[in-house]
Amino acid sequence: MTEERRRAIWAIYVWCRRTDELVDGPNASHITPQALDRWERRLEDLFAGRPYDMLDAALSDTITKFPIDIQPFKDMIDGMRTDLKKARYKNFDELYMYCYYVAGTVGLMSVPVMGIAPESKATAESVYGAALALGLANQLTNILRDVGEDARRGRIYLPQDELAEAGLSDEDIFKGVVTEKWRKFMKRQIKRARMFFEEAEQGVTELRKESRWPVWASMLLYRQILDEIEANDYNNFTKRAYVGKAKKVLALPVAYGKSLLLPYSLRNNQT
Ligand SMILES: Nc1ncnc2c1ncn2[C@@H]1O[C@H](COP(=O)(O)OP(=O)(O)OP(=O)(O)O)[C@@H](O)[C@H]1O
Ligand SMILES: CC(C)=CCC/C(C)=C/CC/C(C)=C/CC/C(C)=C/COP(=O)(O)OP(=O)(O)O
Ligand SMILES: [Mn+2]
Repeated sequence: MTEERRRAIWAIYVWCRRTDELVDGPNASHITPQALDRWERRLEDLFAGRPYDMLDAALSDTITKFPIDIQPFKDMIDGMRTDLKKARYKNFDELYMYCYYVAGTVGLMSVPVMGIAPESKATAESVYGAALALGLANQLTNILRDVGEDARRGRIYLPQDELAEAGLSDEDIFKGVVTEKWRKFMKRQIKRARMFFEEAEQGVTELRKESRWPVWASMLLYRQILDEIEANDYNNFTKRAYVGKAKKVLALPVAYGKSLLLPYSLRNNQT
């Protein structure tokens, strides 16, 4: 990306990282809903050009340079409020909402910085939709990779109704034994995550040329985690799915090649 855009994405990353650390970091047990209220007021202040510290200032600066909306930031804080109270998700609708709050929002924050290509004929809605889908796909992948690690912290993000349909219970997840039932359940979850990656693909082509490479690269890298879960024979209880160096390096030229593609909205035989 251009230097200016790179710095802006950095500022957004830092704010999200700090928001996540409030509820997941070493001091999380001291974080109350009031602390999140204060964090939200601080967000409003930095959007009004009154940053509290130098990391806030990086985001204040970003906001003067790019047309970024405060709503996805507020939504992410709301997501953290839910995370403080909620440890189970009844069905995919509930999980979808959680993924929107903690990851779909990141996609929405990023689009104004990355920019839609001036030649693109796509609607802004469709590009934001794709960005949302990429955030969702990443978060679903993250959840599928971290099943064991999350269970050891008492957390199960998987849809309870789908677990029950597969004949699985929370106990099975805490036990962490890969069975035929588990493989079948995981196949369905991986398939859904891949659908969100596919939904995001067209949108990447509509971004400004200079912004496409990093987005393709991160997408290709992150979606390979799903392949690694398969390669581990669905043992995401005790093995962390990990994309090796060689595969990572190979993804970069592939991503570069994809960044040269014509925007989807300019292709004549669209379906
Ligand atoms: N330098 C990086 N470049 C590309 N992707 C990265 C980089 N660092 C981290 N990631 C990806 O972004 C995600 C979020 O990063 P984070 O630092 O939280 O790591 P993590 O391994 O997910 O840790 P945890 O789940 O314990 O918070 C990670 O899952 C990782 O795969
Ligand atoms: C596709 C278009 C048009 C634009 C791109 C829009 C972008 C950049 C979308 C990506 C959004 C993104 C990076 C979401 C992050 C989701 C994610 C995997 C978060 C996981 O972070 P962790 O800190 O590992 O979470 P846990 O702490 O829960 O493990
Ligand atoms: Mn993390």
